[in-house]
Amino acid sequence: PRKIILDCDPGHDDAIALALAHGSPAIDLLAVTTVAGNQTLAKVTRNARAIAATFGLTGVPIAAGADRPLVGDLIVAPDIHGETGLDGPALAEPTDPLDARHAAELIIDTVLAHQPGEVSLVPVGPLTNIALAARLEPRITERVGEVVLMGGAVGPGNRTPVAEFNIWADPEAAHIVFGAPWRVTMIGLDVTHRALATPQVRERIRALGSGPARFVEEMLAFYGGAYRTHQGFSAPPVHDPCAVAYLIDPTMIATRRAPITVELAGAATRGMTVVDLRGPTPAGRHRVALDLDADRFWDVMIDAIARIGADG
Ligand SMILES: Nc1ccc([C@@H]2N[C@H](CO)[C@@H](O)[C@H]2O)cc1
Ligand SMILES: [Ca+2]
Repeated sequence: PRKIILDCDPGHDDAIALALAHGSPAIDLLAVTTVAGNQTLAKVTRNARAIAATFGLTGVPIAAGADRPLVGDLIVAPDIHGETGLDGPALAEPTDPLDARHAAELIIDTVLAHQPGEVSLVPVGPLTNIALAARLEPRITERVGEVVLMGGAVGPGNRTPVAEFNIWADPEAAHIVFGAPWRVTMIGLDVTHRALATPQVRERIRALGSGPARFVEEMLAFYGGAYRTHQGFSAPPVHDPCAVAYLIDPTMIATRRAPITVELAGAATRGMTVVDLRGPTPAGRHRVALDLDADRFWDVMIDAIARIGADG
């Protein structure tokens, strides 16, 4: 199985990414770290611990990280995720204690405790913790297998016409992450907007009949309503599990090598990922995701939820 660290800001789709990482036999989830983004650090950390308890995820360290972006103020996303950051389902009481380390320290300790290339980072929130870890211990930028992040877009954004929320929330952190020596694969909105929790998908989840399945369904009920109201989607896209799915089966997502630059200074374009798809494929380490096999994605996703339900 692929060993990963999931850095997240739960967040309904972050919770579904946790379900996929925990339930999939192809993933060995070594650690979970939280970052302010969808909601404040306190709220997303509380949510991560409650989600872990609901899914029977124990013995995996959870550490809180940055409570704001590197530069500027924290701007949360209550319209989609609600005041708690996980509106909808009742939240279980956390079981495991919070790890005492900062997220950046847990990331560094975990990567250095494994062989080079063994551990991959899967950030699905603003990239503040990943940037801090790279600056605190630059050796991890040569030791991490790959960074597979949910963020950015080749085409239109969601937080602004051209910027996706995770990058927009901390563009300087994204600039650091894309500029470090590690291999980065960007799973952006072009792909995640195809991972739609349609009524047919939600019926398959409901039919599993387990506690975790009910929890996912209750999350999708709120998340789907918020997406319909605020973004006019008939079915909500679950962005974050797409990044985990890429590590489970890379053939599920079509990628190509492309230079990626983060806009820091544009008045109208700050937080935009500028992806250069022109001309012959360049050299370099960045890859951008361009297409998703949605049927395959949901098969893997629903199988993972079923496996949690069987154990948890
Ligand atoms: N409108 C909206 C804002 C933020 C997010 C969160 N940011 C990323 C998608 O932009 C995902 O990680 C998701 O958790 C999703 C929708
Ligand atoms: Ca997220």
